Amino acid sequence: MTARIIDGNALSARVRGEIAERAAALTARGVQPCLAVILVGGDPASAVYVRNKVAGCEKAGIRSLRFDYPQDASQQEVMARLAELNADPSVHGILVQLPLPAHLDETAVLEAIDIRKDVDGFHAENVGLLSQNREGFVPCTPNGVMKMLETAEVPVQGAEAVVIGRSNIVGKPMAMLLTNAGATVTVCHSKTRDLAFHTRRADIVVAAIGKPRFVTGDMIKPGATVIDVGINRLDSGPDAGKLCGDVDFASAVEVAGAITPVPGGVGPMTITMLLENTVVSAERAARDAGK
Ligand SMILES: Nc1nc(=O)c2c([nH]1)NC[C@@H]1CN(c3ccc(C(=O)N[C@@H](CCC(=O)O)C(=O)O)cc3)C=[N+]21
Repeated sequence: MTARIIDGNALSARVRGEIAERAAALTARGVQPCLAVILVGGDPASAVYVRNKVAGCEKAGIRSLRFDYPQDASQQEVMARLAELNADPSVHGILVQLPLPAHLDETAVLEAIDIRKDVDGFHAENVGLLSQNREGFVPCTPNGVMKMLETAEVPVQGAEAVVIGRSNIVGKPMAMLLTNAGATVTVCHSKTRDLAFHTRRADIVVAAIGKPRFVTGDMIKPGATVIDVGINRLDSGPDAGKLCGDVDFASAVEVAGAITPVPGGVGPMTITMLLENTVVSAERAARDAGK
């Protein structure tokens, strides 16, 4: 038996169609959704992601603004831009591409974004709203994972879920969303003593570690759902240059009941949820303006 593949590209295409319709309806009411993206420095991977985000906007009828700063940009420059974008009513979403160069204060930058435009959901206030299961913005990657579980009809309520990774952008909000949806959640990380003990009990495993092919088939309970959040570029071995996840797909696919591939899994859904959050923000702005 091999696992069912949860196709992130196919699901993205469908959801992006719905997003485009909502964007068109808003534009017809005089409120075209608009996302501003700030990129500091010339990291090639970041440049690719930003290009994909801007292209995704274009296709969905969302206006995008791109601000590129050199590697040595100052904190003040970035903060001044954020103040301007916060004050601009035609801008509904603001995204600062991470990671930022080390000399910039990332927390201060993220906290400077108006929470109503924080489509990444990284502002501490949105994190707090999520932890209380209240309306705000949910970080795109874990939000996309929930959408994949939902459309794949994976039962979450009452399920044993194991999240591997405790980052602010994936692991922690993922654990929060699964908890809010009624799963029994265990968060594992680099200090966990016996990772396989935990993963072998799980009905749902979410791998967000950042280590290529780290989770192997022998760590998975037969029939479990495996969600691979990792994006790693292999730099040696027979697959050098290829993209792979945190899950060893070849062995896991033989044991799991359902699994997401890399590429073509969680990655495209991350961008889809960014577009959705931008449209949601514009819908809220239109409502508040009485349009
Ligand atoms: N403020 C901020 N928000 C983010 O959401 C954010 C960020 N910073 N920094 C970097 C990470 C990474 N990220 C990805 C988005 C899409 C794919 C994606 O579409 N991947 C394709 C493959 C792309 C390729 O070929 O390289 C796939 O998995 O099929 C991957 C990674 C968003 N991030």
